[in-house]
Amino acid sequence: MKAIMYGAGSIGRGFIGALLSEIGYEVVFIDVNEQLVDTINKEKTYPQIIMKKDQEIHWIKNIRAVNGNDLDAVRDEIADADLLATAVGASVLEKIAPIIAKGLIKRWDADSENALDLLICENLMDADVLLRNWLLQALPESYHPIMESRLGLVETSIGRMVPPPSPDIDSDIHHPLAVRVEAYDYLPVDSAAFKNAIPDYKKIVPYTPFHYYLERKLYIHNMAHVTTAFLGKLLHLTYIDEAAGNIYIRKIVQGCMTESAMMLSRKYHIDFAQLQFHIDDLLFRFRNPYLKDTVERVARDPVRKLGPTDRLVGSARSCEQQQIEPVYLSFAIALGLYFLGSDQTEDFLEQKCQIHKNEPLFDRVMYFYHFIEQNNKSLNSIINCIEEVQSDLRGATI
Ligand SMILES: NC(=O)c1ccc[n+]([C@@H]2O[C@H](COP(=O)([O-])OP(=O)(O)OC[C@H]3O[C@@H](n4cnc5c(N)ncnc54)[C@H](O)[C@@H]3O)[C@@H](O)[C@H]2O)c1
Ligand SMILES: O=P(O)(O)OC[C@@H](O)[C@@H](O)[C@H](O)[C@H](O)CO
Repeated sequence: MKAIMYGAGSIGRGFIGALLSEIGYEVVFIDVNEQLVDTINKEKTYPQIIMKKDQEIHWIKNIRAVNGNDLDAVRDEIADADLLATAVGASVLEKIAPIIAKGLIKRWDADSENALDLLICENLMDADVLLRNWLLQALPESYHPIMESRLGLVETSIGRMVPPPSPDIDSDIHHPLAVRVEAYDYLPVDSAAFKNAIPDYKKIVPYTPFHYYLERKLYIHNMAHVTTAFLGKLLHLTYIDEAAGNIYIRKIVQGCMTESAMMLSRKYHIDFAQLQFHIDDLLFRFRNPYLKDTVERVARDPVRKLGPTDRLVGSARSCEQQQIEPVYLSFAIALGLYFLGSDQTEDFLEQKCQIHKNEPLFDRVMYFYHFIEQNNKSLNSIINCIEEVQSDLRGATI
């Protein structure tokens, strides 16, 4: 059995590739980082280090790698793979779709019945719909019916946090491919999307309908994560656990999470206590002092994170649709805008976030933006400011 892991970075090596190898697949990594590809082929194994009080080391075996720029080699690997997964980054997925399409053509020219499941492991809302369109654009029309019936575009929810490689992390292992991960290792997958049997493994958790899990992941976990990172940046902190350990940051982040959780509870009829348990667990995991995840990584690419359906604006919009005023979330959006450092914030808000001048959300985000811009960076004054806006709104609705 052969699985292709497109992307040999933090999630490729640290989670999905390792999991597929544990299941018993030969794992073929595809990556454009030539040095990484060469090192995988030279070492043929790597340590996955579980960062907790008593570190655990798992040696991942039965692996090799292919250079992502060698398009013929990539096509040939995809043509006879038993499973495919991607973890290349939300903005790269579109670029690899035509390459995947070439592999699918070769595969279906040999056997048009040969179904393939593709696990999409990116933080991207509705990634299956997007990838489907990019693949359809890349495939000749005669292949469209085969794609619809033989390709499973499987959404997943990647909850494991994997920090970037760092030389200063405490560990006895010094290996060029070492990857440090948190202990959490469940992989929820959209069970309705598979065309072949779902791999039967204790860590793979099939669910349907899947949209609730996608929204919970992006609008609670990733939203809270980036808000923690932005606030950590405001205090010039390096690590996420330092930021998550600050009680003022925690109060603001909890406020944002509560708004998203109220939204999900109303939208999907989920008991709020269940979501509160999830929130508490996440806040505990963010404080893992052994993981050394960085503020810089979690706050990366703020333009993408401020997109209309991404973690910040997407949460706020969904709250509005459920008649919940996103006050803490408006502050989180404003903080993201502040770190963009643009002198055209209003234009950005209209064009990139799709929040328009005639909307209450626009005014509230800009109010918080000006508050931060006027050098009000003490977290206590920020909390007071958010709470004043909240009580004004309550007053207006009484
Ligand atoms: N790190 C985490 O904690 C985490 C957790 C959940 C989800 N994710 C998501 O997983 C995805 C990957 O994130 P990551 O943290 O592993 O990033 P990463 O940068 O560590 O890894 C991405 C890998 O993809 C490779 N790559 C880039 N362009 C490529 C191309 N055209 N062809 C082949 N390989 C290419 C890069 O060289 C790199 O090795 C992202 O969508 C991210 O949002 C990350
Ligand atoms: O990967 P990004 O840039 O979309 O988001 C940064 C982190 O929030 C993210 O990688 C999480 O660590 C991950 O989604 C696991 O929860």
